[in-house]
Amino acid sequence: MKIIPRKSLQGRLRVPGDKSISHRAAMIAALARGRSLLSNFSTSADCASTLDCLRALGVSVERDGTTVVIEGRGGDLSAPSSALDCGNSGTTMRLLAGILAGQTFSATLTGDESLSRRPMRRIIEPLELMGAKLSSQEGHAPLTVNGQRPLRAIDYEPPVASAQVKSCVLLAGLQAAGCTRIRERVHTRDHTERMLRWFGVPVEEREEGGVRLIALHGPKRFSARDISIPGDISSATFFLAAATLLPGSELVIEEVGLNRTRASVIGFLQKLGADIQIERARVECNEEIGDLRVRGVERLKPTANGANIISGALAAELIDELPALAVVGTRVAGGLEIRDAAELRVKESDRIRTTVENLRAMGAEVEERPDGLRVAGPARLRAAHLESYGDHRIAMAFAVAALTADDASELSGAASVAVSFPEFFDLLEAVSE
Ligand SMILES: O=C(O)C1=C[C@@H](OP(=O)(O)O)[C@@H](O)[C@H](O)C1
Ligand SMILES: C=C(OP(=O)(O)O)C(=O)O
Repeated sequence: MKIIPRKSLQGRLRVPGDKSISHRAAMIAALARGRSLLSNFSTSADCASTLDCLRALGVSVERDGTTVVIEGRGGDLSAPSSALDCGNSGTTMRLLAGILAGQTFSATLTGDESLSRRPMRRIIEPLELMGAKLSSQEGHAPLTVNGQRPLRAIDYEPPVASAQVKSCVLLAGLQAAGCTRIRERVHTRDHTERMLRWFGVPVEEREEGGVRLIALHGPKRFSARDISIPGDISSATFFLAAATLLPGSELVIEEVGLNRTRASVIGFLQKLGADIQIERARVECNEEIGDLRVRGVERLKPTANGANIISGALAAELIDELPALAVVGTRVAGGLEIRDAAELRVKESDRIRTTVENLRAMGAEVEERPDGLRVAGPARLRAAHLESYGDHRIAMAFAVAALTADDASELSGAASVAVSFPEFFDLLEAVSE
């Protein structure tokens, strides 16, 4: 795909429903007793994989655009007749494994080439501690889960900061006898906790010596409930970045999820000097939501010492936004440094490597590190042949970079955007000047 540089972005848009929340809404509704109506469900291929897997587990799922009606089975799914295909979606595989661990049958989860390379020991270990039996290809999919009921409740500190691991254990905890507890040193997105509470499942949370304890008591049955899903802040990030980098832009992104564990990109960009305002902030279905008004700026200059370093807890909060932020970093006075983000290496692509390769192709001065990168700035990017490496977030981050380049760029593998944001290029065209 050819991407031509643009002068500015103007207008209003909505991004699709949040992918993380949509996965959880569908899975938890499938476990509830009765019918739930999900509105503004994500249009992503990843969430379609979740719906297909739930259908294969005997759940009635009706979809009309972004409205999904799920007839929950009250906790008892049925054995699938073939392997469950999770496509490209890590969230589908890791969260479903937690649900399958407490069923009375065995099922196999498969994924595409990228998902089959991603680490699964992080969920195999806690699920086996809970009493399920799992087999894998040396810690990779295909993953067979032999369910056990009831499971044993565990008190578990995940070795990596991962909302998927936390959610997997909490969902298994719904079928475990007693109190399942997760200990988080680095806080991760809390959509599972909020969604379970929305469905009436008490999830306790408290801090103890800098560690967050998250607990639920099982086994637990609960009833269906309708839910409306906010726009995906991770998808909105590409528009926030592009509008910030194109002076003269003014864009309003409506109804975006602003959950504190997800929305750090706003505060971070503001600290770099971006002009972003939150409007009409409110809470819907246990999640904060609001509109984002973003205006382009002439230059990005950190407002405080160290504001252009992403590390520690911030790196975990911004994990899906880092490729786009690395692109923004090329325009920041003093550049941008990303540390403590080794998890990027086990996403849909090795996102440190694929970000560095594309930045270099565009003439940026960038140093690759085991757990991140350092990009020099401010610099103007050159047109280049860019590669998505089959990774949706890399495709969108470098589509944004190409908009700001000195000439037209070529992006291969642009179709991968459908994994999280199928409307991306159409929306970009609609607001580009
Ligand atoms: O729980 C979730 O919905 C997600 C958690 C994160 O992964 P990890 O749990 O592996 O950090 C994130 O990168 C992914 O896009 C979605
Ligand atoms: C890492 C991602 O998703 P998942 O882990 O669900 O494949 C992502 O969407 O960037």
